[in-house]
Amino acid sequence: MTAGHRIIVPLDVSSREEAIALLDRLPDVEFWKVGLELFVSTGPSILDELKQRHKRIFLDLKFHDIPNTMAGACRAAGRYGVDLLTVHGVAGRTALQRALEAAREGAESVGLSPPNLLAITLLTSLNSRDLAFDLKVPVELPEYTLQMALLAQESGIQGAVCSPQEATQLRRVCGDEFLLVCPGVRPTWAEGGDQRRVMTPQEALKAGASYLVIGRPITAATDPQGAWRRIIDELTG
Ligand SMILES: O=c1ccn([C@@H]2O[C@H](COP(=O)(O)O)[C@@H](O)[C@H]2O)c(=O)[nH]1
Repeated sequence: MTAGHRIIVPLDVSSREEAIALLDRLPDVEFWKVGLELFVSTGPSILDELKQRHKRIFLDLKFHDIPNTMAGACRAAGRYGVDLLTVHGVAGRTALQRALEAAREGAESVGLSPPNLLAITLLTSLNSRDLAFDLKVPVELPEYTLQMALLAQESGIQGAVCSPQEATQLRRVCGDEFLLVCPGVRPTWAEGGDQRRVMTPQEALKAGASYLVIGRPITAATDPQGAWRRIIDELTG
C-alpha cells in the first residue's frame, strides 16, 4: 500500500457544498472519513456522493449506547456499504458483540460486504491527567487503551482507534491483522489544536498504525492539495 492509501482525511464540515468543495480540491485522496458534524448536518446522502467517486469510506459515528440500541444503529449503518465504522469500546463486551453481529446482518440484507468495526480506546483529545482526574479511571493510560483494544478484539471487533503513541504496544499485543487507525497525527509544521496525544505521520506509521487520520493540517490549510503533497513527500522522501 502506498503512503497515500494509508491516510484518511476527515470531511469535518457542516454542509454538502463544503464537503464537495474539499473532494474537488483533493482529488488524490482516496479514503475519506464522514463524522458526526457532516452526517448530522446532511444525512447519509454524502455517502452516495463518495461512492460515485469510487472513494473508500470511514463512517466515524462513534456509537456508544446499550447493546440493543448499538445493534440497531450498526444494522442500519451496515446497509450503507462503508469500509470502516466506529463504536466506543466502553460500551462493553455485550454491546460490541451485538454491534458486530448487527452490522454484518445489515450489510448482508442488502448484499454488501460488512464494514470493519473499530473500537475507540480513548479519544486522542484526552491525556493521562484527564483520564485520572476528570474521568477518575485508576489505571495508567497505556494500560487502559490496551485493555480497551483487547476487549474489542476478544469481542470479535476488527480494530481500534488509538493514538499513535499507543500503536507500538497495541500492535505487539494485538497482532498484525488487527487494524490500528490513528488520529492525533500532526506533521511538525502543523498546529496540534485540541489533540493531546500526537505523533508525526512518519512516527505513527513506524509505530505500527494501519491508517492515519489527518484532518485540519490538510483541510484547514490555505492550499489543501499542497499540504497533502507535503505530507506524502515527507513520508516517501
Ligand atoms: O480518538 C479520536 C477519534 C476520532 N477522532 C477524529 O479524527 C479526526 C481528527 O481530525 P484532526 O483535524 O486531524 O484533529 C476528527 O474527525 C475526529 O473526530 C479523533 O481526533 N480522535
